[in-house]
Amino acid sequence: MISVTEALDRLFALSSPLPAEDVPLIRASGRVLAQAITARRDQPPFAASAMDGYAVRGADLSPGAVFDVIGEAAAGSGFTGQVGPSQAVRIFTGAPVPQGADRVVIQEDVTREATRITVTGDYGEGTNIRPAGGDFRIGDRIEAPRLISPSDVALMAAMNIPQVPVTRRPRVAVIATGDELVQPGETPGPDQIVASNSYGLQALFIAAGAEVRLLPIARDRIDSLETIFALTQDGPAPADLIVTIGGASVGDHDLVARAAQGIGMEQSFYKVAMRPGKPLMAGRLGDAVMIGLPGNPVSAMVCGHLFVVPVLRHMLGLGAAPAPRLRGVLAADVAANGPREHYMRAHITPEGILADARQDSALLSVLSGSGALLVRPPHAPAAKAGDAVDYLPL
Ligand SMILES: Nc1nc2c(c(=O)[nH]1)N[C@H]1C(S)=C(S)[C@@H](COP(=O)(O)OP(=O)(O)OC[C@H]3O[C@@H](n4cnc5c(N)ncnc54)[C@H](O)[C@@H]3O)O[C@H]1N2
Ligand code: MOO
Repeated sequence: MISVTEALDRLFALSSPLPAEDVPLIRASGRVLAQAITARRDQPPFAASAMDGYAVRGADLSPGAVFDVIGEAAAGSGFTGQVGPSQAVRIFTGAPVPQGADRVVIQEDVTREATRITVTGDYGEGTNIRPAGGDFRIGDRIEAPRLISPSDVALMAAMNIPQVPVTRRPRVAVIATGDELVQPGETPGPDQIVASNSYGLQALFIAAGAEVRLLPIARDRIDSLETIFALTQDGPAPADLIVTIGGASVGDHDLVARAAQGIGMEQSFYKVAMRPGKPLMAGRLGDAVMIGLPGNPVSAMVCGHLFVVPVLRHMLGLGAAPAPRLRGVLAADVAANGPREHYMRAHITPEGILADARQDSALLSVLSGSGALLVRPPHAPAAKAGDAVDYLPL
């Protein structure tokens, strides 16, 4: 059995960043920027008023000073003349500051009669002017790689970037396996259950930026598995990553590795020193990476967080890094750990991280109620409330 770190390294060696494609700006949020973007303009492109008021020469400004209002500057239509001594231009937020003016007095600090204003308020020190290029200048860059946020989209729009180069989404084929499974909504037979982790994993992978195809359930027969595997390489968009669920252990009906090897899968590893998730398997099948997850629902989801999501991030160009861990303190004592790294379903409480009393890898209700996976290293001695520990937020 290899360690979690070793397994992850081998998965990163099997996978590589996908090519870039251009998408319209309105589709860019949540995608990964593949190449740096450079601003195509200065913002603001001119010195702009930050307030509604009057543009004047700062040198003329004093309490009680009087100005003649000679014109108006609005956002979208500036004043073309020059502001001279004791002259003011009515100005609105976002309008270009006219030539000659270097201050804007807000309208609350003046009184106006016809075309005259008198400074009556405490107009302060600020110019109320945003300098040209104060936000960004032509050539300023948004560096790649970067997960594009809604704020980034606003910035790109202001930079006048209508098309954005992003990494292609990884195409993931998810295959649930087992004679006992039916799809949600169907009526299970007496010995059957409803497929669950395939749906949880699909949601997890979509949230990580993948395009996911949930394939039909493969039955516990070599020919059924082969038929479903063939679908992953179908059509113009073959899968970059094939994720199977179940059939990974040592039972008579655990046929996934055998079926995959029969159609050319080159195995990289099988079995990882972790709990849950020991019978994890990975390899290459044609151009695709294949990850065989254990069937126990919690094991499959934990391996999805620990292995599949980092592989997806690697494919997206976000680097080869494990799922981020945080440091916390134990809310209650925990027992010594065995030889496998244990990812305990746990709760984040005001007192610290609290391992759930029930750690069976079949219990989705416990996983769903957990906010974290408490990480217990191999052979960790018993630990006390208040001890520092690593955990993965879920
Ligand atoms: N003799 C041994 N038995 C087992 C070992 C072992 O080392 N020696 N390992 C155990 C561990 S650990 C795990 S994890 C499981 C993994 O088994 P498989 O990957 O072969 O999974 P299955 O047998 O197909 O299923 C296990 C369990 O999960 C249910 N399942 C499967 N797929 C789904 C799905 N898509 N949605 C919901 N539930 C699913 C399945 O019905 C079984 O109950 O092996 C242990 N055994
Ligand atoms: O590794 Mo199994 O995943 O412990 O339940």
